[in-house]
Amino acid sequence: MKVEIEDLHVGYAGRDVVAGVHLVAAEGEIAGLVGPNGSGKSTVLRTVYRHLRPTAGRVLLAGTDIRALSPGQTARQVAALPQERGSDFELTVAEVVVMGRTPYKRAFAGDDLRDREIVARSLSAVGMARHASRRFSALSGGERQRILLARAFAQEPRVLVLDEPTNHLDIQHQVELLALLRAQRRTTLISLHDLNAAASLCDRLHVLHQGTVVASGPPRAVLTPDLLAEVFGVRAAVTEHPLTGDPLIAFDHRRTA
Ligand SMILES: Nc1ncnc2c1ncn2[C@@H]1O[C@H](COP(=O)(O)OP(=O)(O)OP(=O)(O)O)[C@@H](O)[C@H]1O
Repeated sequence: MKVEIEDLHVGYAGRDVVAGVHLVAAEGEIAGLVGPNGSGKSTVLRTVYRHLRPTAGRVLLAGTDIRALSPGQTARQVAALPQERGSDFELTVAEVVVMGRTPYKRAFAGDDLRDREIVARSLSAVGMARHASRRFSALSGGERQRILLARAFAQEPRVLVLDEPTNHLDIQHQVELLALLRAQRRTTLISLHDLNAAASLCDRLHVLHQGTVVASGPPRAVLTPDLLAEVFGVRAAVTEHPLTGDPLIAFDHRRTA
């Protein structure tokens, strides 16, 4: 499902922190949002999953303004892994994941066989199948993250919105997550701080700086040493990954730009 963000203005307590953002994620495309701390990545994503309401501009899902959709209709199309990840659920892992099925249920309906199958499948997709009966609050940060991702998968959305999903994950689980997202071929909006991961995963990158998009395009075209210096304030060489051929950014960890 295509996502279009048109001239988006949005912020907090009457002050816009994102102003005039245009961004398109084509059907099946993985669109990466990158940018320094505070550049507005989470704010844009929160607008797509309707946690925030634009002060101007709009978000279209397959051509329809999300404000024309009911909360249930939105939840059947868009699932999010927000940056605020609760740890206080006194629920089991399976109970957290089955919450992803709520948009498909009538009031007071229980879980049916299909719900249970989808929960099992979503848990195995994130490598947590053996943990279904554990208490969510007793899991590590990375494990909780994978469970919340499983909940988003269980929602069977047409669009996935992931805010820093690799946060807390060890390198193996980061690689597995990226492989899983690539294999899904689902429209995905994802914010990432790891620019090498973004370069390897995303079809297109959108670089945010002070609330606007300053560059958009395929990773190879966008991630130039000049852009890395101007937007991120770092010195870096961009080469080719010897194993994958993806762009590989080698940062100078000794001094800034
Ligand atoms: N809940 C909030 N209330 C008020 N201001 C906020 C809130 N969340 C974010 N902001 C402000 O909005 C601006 C953009 O923040 P946002 O979280 O969208 O940036 P980000 O690019 O996701 O940053 P990071 O990389 O640090 O996660 C920042 O100046 C931030 O301080």
